[in-house]
Amino acid sequence: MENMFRLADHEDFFSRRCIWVNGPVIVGAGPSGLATAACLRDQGVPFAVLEKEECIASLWQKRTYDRLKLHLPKQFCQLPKLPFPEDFPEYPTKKQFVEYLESYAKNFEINPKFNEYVQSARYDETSGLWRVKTVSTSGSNRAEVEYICRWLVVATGENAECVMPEIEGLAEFGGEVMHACHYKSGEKFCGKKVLVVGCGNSGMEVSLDLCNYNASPSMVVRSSVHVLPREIMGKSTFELAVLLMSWLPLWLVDKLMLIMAWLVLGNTEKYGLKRPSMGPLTLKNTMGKTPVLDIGALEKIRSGDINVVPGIKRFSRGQVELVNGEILDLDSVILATGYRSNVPYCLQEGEFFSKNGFPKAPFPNGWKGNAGLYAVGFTRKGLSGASSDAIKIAQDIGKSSSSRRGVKRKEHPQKPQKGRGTKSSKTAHMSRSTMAHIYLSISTHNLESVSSKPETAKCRLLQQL
Ligand SMILES: Cc1cc2nc3c(=O)[nH]c(=O)nc-3n(C[C@H](O)[C@H](O)[C@H](O)COP(=O)(O)OP(=O)(O)OC[C@H]3O[C@@H](n4cnc5c(N)ncnc54)[C@H](O)[C@@H]3O)c2cc1C
Ligand SMILES: NC(=O)C1=CN([C@@H]2O[C@H](COP(=O)(O)OP(=O)(O)OC[C@H]3O[C@@H](n4cnc5c(N)ncnc54)[C@H](OP(=O)(O)O)[C@@H]3O)[C@@H](O)[C@H]2O)C=CC1
Ligand SMILES: O=C(O)C(=O)Cc1c[nH]c2ccccc12
Repeated sequence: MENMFRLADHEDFFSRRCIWVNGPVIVGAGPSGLATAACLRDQGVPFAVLEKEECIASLWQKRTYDRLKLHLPKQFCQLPKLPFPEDFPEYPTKKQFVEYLESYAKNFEINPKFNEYVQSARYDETSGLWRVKTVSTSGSNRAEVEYICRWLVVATGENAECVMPEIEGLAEFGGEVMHACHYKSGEKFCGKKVLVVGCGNSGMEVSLDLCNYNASPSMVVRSSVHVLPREIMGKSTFELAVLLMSWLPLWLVDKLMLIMAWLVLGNTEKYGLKRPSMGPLTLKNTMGKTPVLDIGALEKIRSGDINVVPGIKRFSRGQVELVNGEILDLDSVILATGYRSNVPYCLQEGEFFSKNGFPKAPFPNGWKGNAGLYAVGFTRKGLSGASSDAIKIAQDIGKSSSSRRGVKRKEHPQKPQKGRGTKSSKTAHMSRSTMAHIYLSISTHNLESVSSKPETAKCRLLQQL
């Protein structure tokens, strides 16, 4: 039977449903959120996953181009406790990766609450609980819900928002301007002159895709970039770097990487691709800037099919003026200018996360904050970083939840049995101290609303999940 209380909230009691989650709330159903949920399921800890879109892995399903493939070998991209199918290629396609994530969610019985945009999350000192407010992103009516929980896992990703730079004259340009996250394929750009702004992995791969559809891309390189071959003599460059890093200091691995890149690719600076003064892995570790793992763009740059240009001075109608004074006629502009975290917009907290929406503590310490707050997938180490966070978070929550409940954790088999997860989580009980906390905060807010008629309740406290 559902354990139902009336809960009053001092400000918006009449407009919002309140839902008690007997475990952590995970914000985001991308790879990070799914990995954390799977590890929690394995520990027998109930949870709720809130996702603003109507599907899992929205970045992969809705904000990436058709021909995208993972650019690290598959063993570095699989999530905990369920490897990729054996017949997957070394670099799975986006479709295969999404299929894997779908089966991952199914396997661990992860059923996110879709169309729930977390607009704010804050810790309530009085009750010692997190208050997570969502607004429904489906339909026209603005349904708001408040989730109340003991633990909050932020899994909204490093790529939650597109960076749209303000460039002089862009509003007057007149042609199509889109961020790389809306680019699907070069098909509609056939025969068109396209300016690709940015030369990270997105800028390079979008430029390559445009070439493959007989468009004419010019790619803006305003500062510098490390281009490495994806493979060196048939071996993954990334894998080689990981191997070397277990024996050698980072600076030396960087030097070796650059020598190998030079042997395979030649001097890339003569094509306008100046290298940063910091080595590629040091730059990734300290600034989060990912080196380009080349899958063919460099060949197109060499052949002149991709025209490398310096920074932008200003746009005007159908044209761009570059910092060297050159003027290009253009049909379209694709902003491959990167992404940012959205944590500052939805989390009311200033201790653990810094202003840029990443945890203040660098890897490997950025996964755990105070008062039951966790972050997964902010390591700037791609999917393997997310997996390592997820394992640690689930272990930590598992420990504190079993000690609060006074139970010994049971080992669970890898594959959940049918119905097991949902059943156990539905019947999981709240600790007495948590109940007391909630009851206290309810009674201090509005005792009147704790009525005996559940069907007329404006705000419900459900012991669910
Ligand atoms: C084009 C591209 C290719 C990449 N390729 C690789 C690769 O090959 N290998 C690798 O290791 N890494 C790669 N990465 C790095 C990337 O960060 C990971 O692949 C991965 O998607 C990160 O997972 P995540 O769950 O942390 O974030 P995301 O995948 O971004 O998922 C976050 C989820 O949270 C949801 N969300 C956000 N805000 C809210 C909110 N307020 N309320 C509710 N829900 C919210 C989003 O809708 C989304 O579904 C790539 C990144 C990009 C952009
Ligand atoms: N196949 C794959 O797996 C792929 C993976 N990815 C990953 O996705 C993540 C995001 O990559 P990406 O989207 O390329 O973003 P990045 O942040 O890596 O790159 C952004 C680029 O835009 C440039 N830029 C930003 N603002 C401006 C401006 N106003 N004028 C000119 N240039 C500008 C930056 O230049 P500057 O350096 O000077 O700031 C940089 O070159 C990375 O981790 C990447 O590895 C992306 C695509 C494919
Ligand atoms: O693709 C990404 O964005 C990643 O973060 C994957 C990644 C982690 N460490 C790296 C080092 C070099 C190239 C890619 C990565």
